[in-house]
Amino acid sequence: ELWYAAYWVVTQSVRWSPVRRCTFRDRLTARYGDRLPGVDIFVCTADPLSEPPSLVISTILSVMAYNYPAEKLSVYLSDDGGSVLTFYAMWEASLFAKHWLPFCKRYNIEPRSPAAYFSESYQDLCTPKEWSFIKDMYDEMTERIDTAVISRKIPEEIRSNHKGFYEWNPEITSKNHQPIVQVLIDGKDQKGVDSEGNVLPTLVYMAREKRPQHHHNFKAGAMNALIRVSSVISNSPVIMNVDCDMYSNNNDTIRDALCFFLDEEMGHKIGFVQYPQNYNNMTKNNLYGNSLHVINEVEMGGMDSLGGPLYVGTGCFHRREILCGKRFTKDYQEDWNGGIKGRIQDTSIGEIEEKAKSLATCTYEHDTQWGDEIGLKYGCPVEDVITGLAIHCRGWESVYSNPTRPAFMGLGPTTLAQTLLQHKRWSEGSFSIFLSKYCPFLFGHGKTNLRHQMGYCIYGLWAPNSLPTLYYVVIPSLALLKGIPLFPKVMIHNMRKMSPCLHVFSIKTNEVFTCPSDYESMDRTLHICLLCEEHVQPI
Ligand SMILES: O=c1ccn([C@@H]2O[C@H](COP(=O)(O)OP(=O)(O)O[C@H]3O[C@H](CO)[C@@H](O)[C@H](O)[C@H]3O)[C@@H](O)[C@H]2O)c(=O)[nH]1
Ligand SMILES: [Mn+2]
Repeated sequence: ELWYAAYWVVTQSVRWSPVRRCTFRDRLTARYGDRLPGVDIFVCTADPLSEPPSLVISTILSVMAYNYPAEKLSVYLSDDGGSVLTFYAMWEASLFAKHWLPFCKRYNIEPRSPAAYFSESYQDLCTPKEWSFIKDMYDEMTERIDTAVISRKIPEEIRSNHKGFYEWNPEITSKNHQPIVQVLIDGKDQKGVDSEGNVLPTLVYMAREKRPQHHHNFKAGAMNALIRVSSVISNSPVIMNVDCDMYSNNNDTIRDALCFFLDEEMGHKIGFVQYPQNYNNMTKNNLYGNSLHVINEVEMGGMDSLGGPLYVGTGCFHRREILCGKRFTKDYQEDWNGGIKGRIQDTSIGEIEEKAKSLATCTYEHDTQWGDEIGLKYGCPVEDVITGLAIHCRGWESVYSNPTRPAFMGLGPTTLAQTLLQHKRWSEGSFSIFLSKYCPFLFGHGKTNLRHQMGYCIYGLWAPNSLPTLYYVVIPSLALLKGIPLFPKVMIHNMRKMSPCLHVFSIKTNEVFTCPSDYESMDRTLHICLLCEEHVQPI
């Protein structure tokens, strides 16, 4: 009970003053018009078997279709599986996008992930003929991709369509291959247009170099490689990242996030804007509590009032500079016009790809600050949380945005086994942060306020919290079964002696009884006090 009392105090830090934010996107458009900044979107995938390429490209297509000027948007996929099957799916997606994007924009459909959109029945925004035309095209594409994944090969005639396929040879495995960077759609190229002649977002496939003797640092390593690769292709000042199983469910999310970054009063303090992780595959009655309701609806909003929510690894917008280690200063001004606009004369896309590959090698980060002061931090299963904490400690704030229509939808665990695995990883990771030099109380000391540090610790203490919980579940039940009283009797009698006005309780009839200290004079026909097992009388 002492533990619970202490943990309660820690949790109250974030429950005291939650905030809920709302944005005015139309005003952003009115004020900034076409002066909005460029945005780079990073999607990570790691394994074509557990993360099917046909689903990965649905996420890709959903973020390509944002309601945002296409020439300012670049989408990057990091494939840690280094799989030609994923590359093939991306190539198919680059062709399908030419029809999907104009379709989405013409009828303003939601959600813009084709898998999610077509899983719902026909919506009468467009004619049934157009709907079936696009749906057939999509179904045929997914069938081709799924067939390739099952047979694990790409048809020969397709290989000749894109030079990228020649990067793969029979010796390549997911753990041993050269860096691969392929620009599938070059938004700055005259030919990068959709079926109606509109510009398409830039689309890039990257598989960083993998060698058995080099540690690859999981998703953080992939994200850092993407930061460098994108810096020579688009170099946009804003970076958004999503996991490949989290599609965009709201086509205005970029504008929503920019409302915070471009805010005249507080925008210059904001390092990142975090969106909740929402899932669309939850079991009936949310059996294992996987919808993260308390975190999404209470705790993240509470953290927001204390200095900012945690960075949880997906559905987050960062400023590039801040992700790269910049410290906050009061006179900080971001140059929103940054980024690579046109193509520097005489540089072909081939040369840019070669340059990008040299940034995605295993040895590039040796003897540099990458993984420590620059980019996402390495060496922890929940690298995103310490990365966010470091950003807060460098003086930046963050913002939690939770619009009514969820910004992202993903696949959460549904079975007990998946849930246990997920929670074990999260609680283990957060506890190891708590015990490391990144313990919020030590690392954040003097840099963030105490309540903010306590907020971070809610998750750090999840793992030790399991012990008293287990005790509470097991011991009282056993005691009840054995008929052993839970509270020592002698204590209650002592307390009775101290206080004249004792146990007040109600029974079924709603009559209130007291158990007076001078029970000698009590009417013996009345009820018995449940706590001290003495007779009581009505008041
Ligand atoms: O070596 C790796 C391992 C994973 N991933 C990608 O990282 C993402 C997250 O991995 P996943 O196995 O799905 O972990 P989850 O537990 O579902 O992820 C949650 O928890 C992680 C740790 O806090 C965060 O990084 C994630 O964003 C958050 O969604 C996925 O897109 C993976 O494809 C890589 O790119 N490379
Ligand atoms: Mn996941």
